[in-house]
Amino acid sequence: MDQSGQPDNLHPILSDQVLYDGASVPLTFTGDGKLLFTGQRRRCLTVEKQVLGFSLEGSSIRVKAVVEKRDGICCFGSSGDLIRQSFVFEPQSQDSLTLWSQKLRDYIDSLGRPKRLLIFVNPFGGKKSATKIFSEDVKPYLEDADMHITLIETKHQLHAKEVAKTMDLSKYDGIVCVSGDGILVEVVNGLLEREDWSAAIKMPIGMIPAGTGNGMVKSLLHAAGELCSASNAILTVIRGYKRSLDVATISQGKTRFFSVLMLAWGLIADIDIESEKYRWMGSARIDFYAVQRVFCLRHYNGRISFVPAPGFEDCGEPTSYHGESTSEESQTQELSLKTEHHEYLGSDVKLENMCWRTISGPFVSIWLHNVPWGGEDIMAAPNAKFSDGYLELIMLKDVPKLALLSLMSNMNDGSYIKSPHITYLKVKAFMLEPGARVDDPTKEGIIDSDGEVIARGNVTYTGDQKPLMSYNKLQITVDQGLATLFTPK
Ligand SMILES: Nc1ncnc2c1ncn2[C@@H]1O[C@H](COP(=O)(O)OP(=O)(O)OP(=O)(O)O)[C@@H](O)[C@H]1O
Repeated sequence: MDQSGQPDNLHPILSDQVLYDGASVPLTFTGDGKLLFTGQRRRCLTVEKQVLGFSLEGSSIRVKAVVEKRDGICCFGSSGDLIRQSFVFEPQSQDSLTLWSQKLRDYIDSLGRPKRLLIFVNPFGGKKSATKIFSEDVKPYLEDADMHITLIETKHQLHAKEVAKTMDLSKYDGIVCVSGDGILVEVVNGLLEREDWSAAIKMPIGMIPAGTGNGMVKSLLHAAGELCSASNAILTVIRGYKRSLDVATISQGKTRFFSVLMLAWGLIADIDIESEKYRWMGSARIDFYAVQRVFCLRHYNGRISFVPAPGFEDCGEPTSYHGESTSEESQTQELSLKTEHHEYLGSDVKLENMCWRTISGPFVSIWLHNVPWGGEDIMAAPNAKFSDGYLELIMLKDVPKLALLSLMSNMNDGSYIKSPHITYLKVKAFMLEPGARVDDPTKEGIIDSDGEVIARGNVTYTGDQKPLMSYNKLQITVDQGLATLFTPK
């Protein structure tokens, strides 16, 4: 407060008479980062949220901003439809123009926004529209923000992972994926396979929805009350706010896969992966195949074990850790692995010292989720938090077919978890021992993580690649807040 009782941040940094829209009007830049001016009515731009950048044009300054489509400008609402709009002001002198430019530059620089981005565009993701989304809905915002960009169109599977693994990190302030979740997962895996993984994984990653599964960006924007659109997503990147994200390590022996979204076994994995054969149907393939699977419901033998979060200790039966041997020999092996390779090896939490619980099958579905949304219209884990260090476990054992259909139709708002057939809890660590189908022991299942088949047993689906892991016991640990994402505030 000053002597007049006004908070310091409301004092004008700069106040001037400028030409705007052919009239001489007062323009004020306040200490709390607002540009106030009067055109046909009084107007206010919040620089942090609305101003993308500015440029000097002769004796004028062009301020490039986003405003609500509804009424052109004024009170800024976060969930409204936003459009780009620029405002041209002409100060009375060259000195005044220089001062305006300096003050705006200093303020925008103080916001810590990214300036240099590496952008992956997957032309084959989703409806194959990522290139169009980038040029029409993303690039204009980046140009307004005067962002320096390096564009890479992914040419094949794992291309983004290869780049993330070898890129010169010092050249960028962030990585952006114009794609579905698949490219994000590749980038995270690439960064964690680097020798300098602990610094690399701090590189902020932004997501622009352009795939079939856009669960991560939907989770981020929905949490802020914003629509899942390319323009809201790129504004998130430009504004540069960051948040941390849990990373799960799925391991089987020395093989590891780093997951940021989910792991599924049983019904959800079967629908997700086997429906690929109906890809020509577009997104309807999922619903179409889900109905088929519900009517010919599969039950899988197997066992899950987990370390429950506080409050969920009553689920299952107590058991001791029965994962990878912690004998001296295996500790020596792990130590030599650590010295030979320097990539991330997963959380170093001591699993054998934790309180494990276990549940035996048969199971219809086992689903582990890291963030609330599995896709733009699947709220898989409504209570999931980005960086609480836990995964949500959604388990389905026996369930009547009609009840299953009904709960599956309530997946778009997360209310399905209230079904008495669903067991929903939070876990710190998890172990899956997948078995064969109850009705036909010669047939086994699929383990899907983040849209990748990481293991498959004896199943009809063959895919075009050998899975990373075998259809055997695997374990999952969570490293709290390991990765960094661009996020709406
Ligand atoms: N040029 C390419 N040709 C074929 N596949 C590619 C290409 N570039 C990337 N990919 C692969 O496409 C997969 C899916 O990518 P993306 O994340 O954009 O979409 P998605 O929504 O997850 O999946 P999809 O649309 O395929 O269901 C990734 O695993 C990636 O390796």
